[in-house]
Amino acid sequence: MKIPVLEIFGPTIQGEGAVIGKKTVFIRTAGCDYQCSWCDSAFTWDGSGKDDIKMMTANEIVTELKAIGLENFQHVTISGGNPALLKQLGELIDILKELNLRIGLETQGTVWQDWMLNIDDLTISPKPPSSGMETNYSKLNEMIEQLTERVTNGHVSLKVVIFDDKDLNYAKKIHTKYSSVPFYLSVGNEDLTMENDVELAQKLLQKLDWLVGKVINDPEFNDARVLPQLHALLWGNKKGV
Ligand SMILES: C[S@@+](CC[C@H](N)C(=O)[O-])C[C@H]1O[C@@H](n2cnc3c(N)ncnc32)[C@H](O)[C@@H]1O
Ligand SMILES: Nc1nc2[nH]cc(C(=O)O)c2c(=O)[nH]1
Ligand code: SF4
Ligand SMILES: [Mg+2]
Repeated sequence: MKIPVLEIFGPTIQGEGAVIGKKTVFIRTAGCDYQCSWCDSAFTWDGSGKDDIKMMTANEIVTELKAIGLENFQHVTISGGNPALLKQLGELIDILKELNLRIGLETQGTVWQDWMLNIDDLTISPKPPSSGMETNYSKLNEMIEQLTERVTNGHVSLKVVIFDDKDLNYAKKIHTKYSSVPFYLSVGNEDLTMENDVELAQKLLQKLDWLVGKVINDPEFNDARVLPQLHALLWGNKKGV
């Protein structure tokens, strides 16, 4: 089965979550089971990117990685869309492992795949109320339960994007429910069409300051970490970075 790919880009740095700052190459798959109101990658599911989708075999993807130069990176991040919709990613993940690449993957926690047990840095990012999406807790529970050993070994984290106080309450609920999973709060970017990078960075830093203030003053977040999207601070809303 081929894989619907929208972008392969990098090396860049992972801009979000537990692996922030790590040099990595991104593979972005097409298709999502959600439609978050503030999705910064809506072209993966809203039809606007459909002409750019390439149906690729695992080997064709590896050929592209080799063209980037395997000596230039040791980490690959698979994102989307929701890559967890693609059972066939298992083959690619096996090949990447054989090439001694470390693998990160971003998903929202709605669909389980057995290959998740082979992901080195799995980020599960359940969606808060501002997204307009409804969390299916039975799916999320099931996923986190199947990953118990992976959590123990440091391969899994939770990341909730925050836009407002309601999102913070949601984040608290998630963090409390899954207290053994490393927990990240990530600043939401609401200015997805802003072209002025300096102005955007200023706004995002203000939101980061607001979020840090909330965490500092709330004992329920004593074990949480707060981060901006580092790539948005550096490069604004640019695609493919
Ligand atoms: C584009 S999503 C793709 C992976 C998967 N569908 C998910 O949502 O986890 C990658 C990450 O970007 C985050 N994200 C999307 N839009 C964002 C925005 N406007 N501001 C901050 N983070 C955002 C998501 O929450 C997720 O953690
Ligand atoms: N640099 C960089 N870091 C990221 N972390 C998560 C991303 C994503 O869109 O999944 C992303 C992205 O698109 N670029
Ligand atoms: S789940 Fe991820 S890719 Fe899908 S709409 Fe939400 S942020 Fe975008
Ligand atoms: Mg992104």
